[in-house]
Amino acid sequence: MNSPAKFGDPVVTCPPGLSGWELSRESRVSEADVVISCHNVWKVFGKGAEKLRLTSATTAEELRSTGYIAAVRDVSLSVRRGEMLVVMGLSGSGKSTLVRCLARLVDVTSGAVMVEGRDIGAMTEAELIQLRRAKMGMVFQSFGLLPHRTAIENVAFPLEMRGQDRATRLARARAMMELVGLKGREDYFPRELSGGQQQRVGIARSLAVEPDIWFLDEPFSALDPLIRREMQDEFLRLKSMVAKTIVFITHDFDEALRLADRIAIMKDGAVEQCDTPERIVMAPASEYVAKFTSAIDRGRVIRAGALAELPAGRMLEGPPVLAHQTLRELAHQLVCDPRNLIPVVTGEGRPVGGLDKSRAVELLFGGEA
Ligand SMILES: Nc1ncnc2c1ncn2[C@@H]1O[C@H](COP(=O)(O)OP(=O)(O)OP(=O)(O)O)[C@@H](O)[C@H]1O
Repeated sequence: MNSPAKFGDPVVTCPPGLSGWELSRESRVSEADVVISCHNVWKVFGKGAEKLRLTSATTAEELRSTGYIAAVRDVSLSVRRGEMLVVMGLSGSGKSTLVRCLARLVDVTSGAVMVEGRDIGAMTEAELIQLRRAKMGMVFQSFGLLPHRTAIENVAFPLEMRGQDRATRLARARAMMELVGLKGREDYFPRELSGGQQQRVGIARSLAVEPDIWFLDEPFSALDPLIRREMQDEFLRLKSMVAKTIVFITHDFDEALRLADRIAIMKDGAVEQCDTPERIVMAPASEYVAKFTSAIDRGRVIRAGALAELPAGRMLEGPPVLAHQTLRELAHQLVCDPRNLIPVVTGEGRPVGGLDKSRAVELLFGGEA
């Protein structure tokens, strides 16, 4: 194994055929890694919607003119094991409905949702309950707490459903309450807690069961900025420790950029683009996505690895930068470094290509550089 690269290391040679950091990240993913996939999923509200013949050519306007609401339109995507997919879009674009379809909290009008290779639309109620209990965790905007149970009893409730004994489940619930910063409030009833505190109880309850698959619909929306950031950090920590598969809805692009492996941008029920944050920013699939992301500081999103390219076998001189460093983090070096191609390596020291300085500077500072 290569030892980690240090600044000042003399020369990096790129192996032939290397096509960059992004591709190497992608190539680690196989079909077997897919945990959730949906195929041409539609959710149309309105009487008799299930009888509609929906094809990729059906438009939202067509449906609207006949009295239907297409909340989700022909969505196909997959979520991989350990991946965090963030769903973004304006209010009413269909984010919650899509996630509800993925958990079969609502039945799709057309199309199929597969969870670990099983069509959840074909499952019986008992199979669904079992799947949700064993594998899924959900946090929704309305906290869904049981009003007649204390905070700690709410957190312990799913463990009770799993048949865990009282002492074990209360110990786990207490630890989760502490994790979300609610130590001392264990015996409060939901009505005695603020909105943000209730939201944290909901998050603690969801964390308590350590679900493999997590659906989170704006879980941090009621938290103040400091606690919100702490919760995001906690999520990133948990995510790095265990291979959880997470679908997360947010309105907040900064939150999406901090957390997402990929972002799905929705408009009028359809997914306009589902891609890594870097590709969303560097190669928007539509005018809408470009507009949606226009205010983003690209230097904070684009990492050196995403720009690394090199013709096979070429030698790169001098100390490397790390693939996961953002252009913003590298700004000083980019301005001062005399080289046109700066070698890029992974955290483990594996070369991934060369960073074209002028391109990086242009992305960082815009056309004026
Ligand atoms: N039960 C329902 N009956 C009829 N229309 C519905 C129903 N649920 C959602 N809709 C409609 O479907 C569309 C998508 O709603 P959805 O709640 O999924 O959007 P969203 O992107 O999650 O919005 P928000 O960010 O405001 O939560 C909206 O036009 C909404 O009015």
